[in-house]
Amino acid sequence: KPLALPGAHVVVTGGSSGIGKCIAIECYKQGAFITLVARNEDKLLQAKKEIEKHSINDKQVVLCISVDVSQDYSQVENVIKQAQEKLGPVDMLVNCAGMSLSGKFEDLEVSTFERLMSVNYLGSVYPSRAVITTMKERRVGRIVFVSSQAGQLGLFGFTAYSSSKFAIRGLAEALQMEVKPYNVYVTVAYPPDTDTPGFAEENKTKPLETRLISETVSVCKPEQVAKQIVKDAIQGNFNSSIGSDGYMLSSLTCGMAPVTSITEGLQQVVTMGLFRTIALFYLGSFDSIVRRCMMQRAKSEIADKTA
Ligand SMILES: NC(=O)C1=CN([C@@H]2O[C@H](COP(=O)(O)OP(=O)(O)OC[C@H]3O[C@@H](n4cnc5c(N)ncnc54)[C@H](OP(=O)(O)O)[C@@H]3O)[C@@H](O)[C@H]2O)C=CC1
Ligand SMILES: CCCCCCCCCCCCCCCC(=O)[C@@H](N)CO
Repeated sequence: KPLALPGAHVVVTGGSSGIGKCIAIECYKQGAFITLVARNEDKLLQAKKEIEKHSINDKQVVLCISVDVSQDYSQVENVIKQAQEKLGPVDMLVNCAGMSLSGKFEDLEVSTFERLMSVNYLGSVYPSRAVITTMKERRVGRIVFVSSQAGQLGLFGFTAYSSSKFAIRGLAEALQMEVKPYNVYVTVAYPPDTDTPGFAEENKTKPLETRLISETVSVCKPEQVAKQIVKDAIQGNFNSSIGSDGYMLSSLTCGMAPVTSITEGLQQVVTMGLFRTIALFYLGSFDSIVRRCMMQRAKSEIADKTA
């Protein structure tokens, strides 16, 4: 039942940086053939070199493809075809290309909502749409979506980002129900803040409130997140989370998500009430952070005026 990675073809979008690159390395270490998909060719080549250092046999290949996953479906379909011609049918697709922009609702450009929805959501639909038919025909496959803890709860500053990550969950649940009889398994990962180039970029414009609330959960290493995601994908687990807060959040927000084992279902049933109780305290503390920041700003405005 677990997917055998040795000799498998794994496609990683966003594979040239951060979590995606670490997922590619993790799969390569286990004997997979890799296709990296991202836009910037220099970063792709750099990542390819880094991944190739971890080879376990001399047949392994890392293929690089430069394409924007969010723009044009036929373009994405074409590059996936090219990759399949070179490395065989895709056994596992990891949709990791994505980006984050934060700010108060009224401060975010309308175009930011469009951009995040097209990169984070449509950028996961297109590659998945391009591989699913072959996976169903072969009765083999794994599709991984990288959402976020911010795809499990909405928080200050993430009106555009959270919604694009929530959308992925709906897509994944519906798709899993369709493809399960064909032995194709869908995994949704909900990483916490993770130390990547993308995270550093995001922090340049993050509102104070968002930062303070996010600091409830500590920052993870991308290698650790990648290890967990690959493990869950191989197993065919629908849910992939990290740490005790990740565990609590996933249990609490399980909703109508499919279960992978009886144990998982039982744990959700038993822990739900307790985790909701804990969550209420978190929500209270988030609201007080937001209120404190508002009062602080009002105070410094008055100070500015009198000065
Ligand atoms: N880091 C974090 O704190 C967390 C991240 N996540 C999610 O994990 C994923 C990876 O994040 P992270 O590793 O931090 O990101 P990075 O910014 O470090 O890497 C993003 C990768 O995606 C590629 N990419 C971005 N846009 C596109 C596009 N339109 N078409 C093709 N490729 C694209 C980038 O390459 P290029 O720019 O060359 O195209 C790069 O390879 C994202 O979906 C993010 O939302 C979730 C939770 C926490
Ligand atoms: C029982 C209840 C437990 C509650 C725990 C609550 C924790 C809330 C913290 C949310 C942090 C959001 C991280 C977003 C990361 C991300 O996607 C960006 N870094 C993207 O780059």
